[in-house]
Amino acid sequence: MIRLEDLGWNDFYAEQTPGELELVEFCEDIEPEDCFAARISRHDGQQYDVLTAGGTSGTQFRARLGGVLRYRAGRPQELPAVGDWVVVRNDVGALKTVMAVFERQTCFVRQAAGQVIDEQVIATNVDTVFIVTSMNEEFEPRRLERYLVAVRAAGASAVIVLNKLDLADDPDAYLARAEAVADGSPVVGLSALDTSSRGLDALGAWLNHGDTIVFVGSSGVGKSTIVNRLMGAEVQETSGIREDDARGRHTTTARQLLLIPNPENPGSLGVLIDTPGMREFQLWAHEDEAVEAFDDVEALNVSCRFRDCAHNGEPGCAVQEALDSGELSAERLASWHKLREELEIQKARQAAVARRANRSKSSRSTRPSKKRK
Ligand SMILES: Nc1nc2c(ncn2[C@@H]2O[C@H](COP(=O)(O)OP(=O)(O)OP(=O)(O)O)[C@@H](O)[C@H]2O)c(=O)[nH]1
Ligand SMILES: [Zn+2]
Repeated sequence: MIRLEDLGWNDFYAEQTPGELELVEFCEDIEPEDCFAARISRHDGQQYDVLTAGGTSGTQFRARLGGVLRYRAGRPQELPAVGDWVVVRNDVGALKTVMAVFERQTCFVRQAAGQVIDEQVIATNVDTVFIVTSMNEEFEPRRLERYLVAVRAAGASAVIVLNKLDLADDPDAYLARAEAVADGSPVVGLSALDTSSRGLDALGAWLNHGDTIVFVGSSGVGKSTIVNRLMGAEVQETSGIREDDARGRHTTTARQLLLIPNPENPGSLGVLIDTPGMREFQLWAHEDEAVEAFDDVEALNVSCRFRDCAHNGEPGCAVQEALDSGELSAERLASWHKLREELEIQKARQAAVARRANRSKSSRSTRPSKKRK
């Protein structure tokens, strides 16, 4: 029988009375006994799947957003996301109502590049992020550093997983290079294809009961293979299998929050979050995103006479020429300037977060941990 604690519930949430709930009780005359706590396991369009206690893998309901919550959320970031603990009203019928969101312990946001920069919440209340890379050409310490910064910014801890150990002539060299940038985060080498105990068991050390984990990393490094092996079943979409049926509808409604057994201790369960957003986490290299979103402006950029042209009236400016010819609109150029500016701010903010994380690391390790036994 699954309990809330198995799904990641702990004192941090138990001690909260979400503010919205007080308001809801007040204006909608709700009794707390009409509500239950649940975790958002999936979000699609206007509706959510929520997971709560009961059964062998939790009890799942469909739910919609309550009106008060919808109108009270000032910013989209305040709306529930996968991983959130929420208060659900036990409405009669299949569709329940999400009344309030518990304060988040950790939060992954993505800066969505576009006309306006906005933060998008990808997943919340994640304890440990397994940053997966492989012992081959894909290995890139700079990328690891970027992941580590983002994991710290989210408030989670990182474990670096060097997969495909079977392919490496000198695994220790990879481990050493990863450790050089790991900044104290554990580094573990393994082969997801290795069926002996030297394989995935190594991950068990960071899969405490009730912990919420995610796997991130570039395409092809072996995330699905690792997850499938841990689950002991093919739960992930494997590449090549289409989700759409002939009518173009999704035939699989894969859950984005799964209970995952610990390979070292089968009685112990972790909670795995696997949203498409977390999968594309590598796009957090904001610089790359900007270049992609504004590839037309960036292409002109390289044609300017001066390499460091700011496109503000410099002679020989290809951007100015494109403006004059009508090839580029003034609005688009203004958005590009704005984006560049915000990227600078973002970079400075990330650096500050990284510095702060470094400084507080020693104090963090001595603080009593919140829910370990
Ligand atoms: N040699 C070797 N191959 C592996 C290992 N782990 C995974 N692979 C192979 O690498 C390929 C990609 O693995 P996936 O698990 O699909 O990679 P992924 O990270 O989930 O990729 P995306 O779903 O695109 O994000 C598959 O052919 C796996 O069989 C390993 O430890 N050693
Ligand atoms: Zn220019």
